[in-house]
Amino acid sequence: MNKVQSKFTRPKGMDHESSSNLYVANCGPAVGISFDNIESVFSTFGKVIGVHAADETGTRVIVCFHEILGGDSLPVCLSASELAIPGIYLVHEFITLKEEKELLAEVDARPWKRLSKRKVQHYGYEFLYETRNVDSKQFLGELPSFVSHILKKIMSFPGLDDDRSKQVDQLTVNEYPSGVGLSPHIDTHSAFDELIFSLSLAGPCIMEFRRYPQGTFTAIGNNPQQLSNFTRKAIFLPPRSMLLISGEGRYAWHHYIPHHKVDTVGGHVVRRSSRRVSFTFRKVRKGPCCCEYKQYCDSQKNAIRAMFATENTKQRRAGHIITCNT
Ligand SMILES: O=C(O)CCC(=O)C(=O)O
Ligand SMILES: [Fe+2]
Repeated sequence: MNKVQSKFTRPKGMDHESSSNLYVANCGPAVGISFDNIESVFSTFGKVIGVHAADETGTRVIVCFHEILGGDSLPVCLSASELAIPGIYLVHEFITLKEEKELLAEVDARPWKRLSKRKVQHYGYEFLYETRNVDSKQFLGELPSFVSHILKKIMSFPGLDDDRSKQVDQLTVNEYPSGVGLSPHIDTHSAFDELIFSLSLAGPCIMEFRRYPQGTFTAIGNNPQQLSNFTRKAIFLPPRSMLLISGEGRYAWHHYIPHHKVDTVGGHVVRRSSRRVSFTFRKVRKGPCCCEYKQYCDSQKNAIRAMFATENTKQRRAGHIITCNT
C-alpha cells in the first residue's frame, strides 16, 4: 500500500451516507482537472477542506468535506414568510388526506414513464428533458378530470388576483423514491409562464433555493469560482402542501431537492418516506419571456445572441471580422 492510500480507509460500520470524504474516480490532474478546479466544483455541495490524490494514477481523488454529506447546516424554514424569497408561497394542508389518497390512486392506475432515478407522467403537454422545454405544438389534451378540484383551488390561491394568470395547462407528476432529489434548475423561462404550482403528496422533502450571482448554472459552468458563490435558502415541504414559485423566486432562483434519505428540520431528523409524489402545474408560454431577470432568461439571451449573430454577419460581409477556420 502506498503512502497516499494509507491516509484514507473505508469507514467501518458506517453506511455510505455517513462519511465526509468522497471518493471520485475519473477525476484529477491526469485527466486535465486540477485540484483547485475539483475543490471549486465540489464546493457546490458543501464546504471542502481538502482534495487529495486517492492513489498515484492522477485519475482518482478524495474530496474532504467539512461535514458529513447530507448533514448540511443550512437551516430549513417551515414557512414561506421565514424563507423570504419574493414570489415563493407555501400553503399547508392545501388538500385533505382523502383527496391526497384519491390523487395517488389515479396516477398509480396510469402508466409511468421511467427516468434514470424517478418516474414521471405528463399531461397537457409532454415535457422534454433533453431540451428542458415542451413541444407546444403537440397538445396531449385537457388536464385530467381528477385534478379539476385542484385547478379550482389554484384559482383561489391567496395573494394572486389576476385569474387568467392562473390558468394552467400542463401537469408533470414526479415520483421520487427515498434518497432521490432533483438537480438545481430554473424551469426554462421560454417554456412556461410565470406561475409554477407544486403540490407535494405521500412524503416530505426539503427544497433548496439558490441564487447564483452570474446567471444560470450552465452559463457559469466553465467558471468554477462562481459555483461556490451563491445564496442558499431551504424550506420544508410536507405532504399535502402547495408551493407557488413565482416572480423573483421563479425567474432568478434555482430550485433543488437534495438527494437525501433524511433531512434535519428544526433540529429534528425527518426521514424521507418510501416515495414522494409531486404534481407540478404550469402554463405553457406562447411567445418569448420578457421578464426583468435577463441574465437567467433563455428567451432574452437567445435574442441577444441572435442580434450579435446578425451584427457579426454584417461585419464579416463588410470584412471587419476575420473568423478562424481551425
Ligand atoms: O417535485 C417538485 O416539487 C418540483 C418539480 C420541479 O421542479 C420540476 O418538475 O421542474
Ligand atoms: Fe422545477
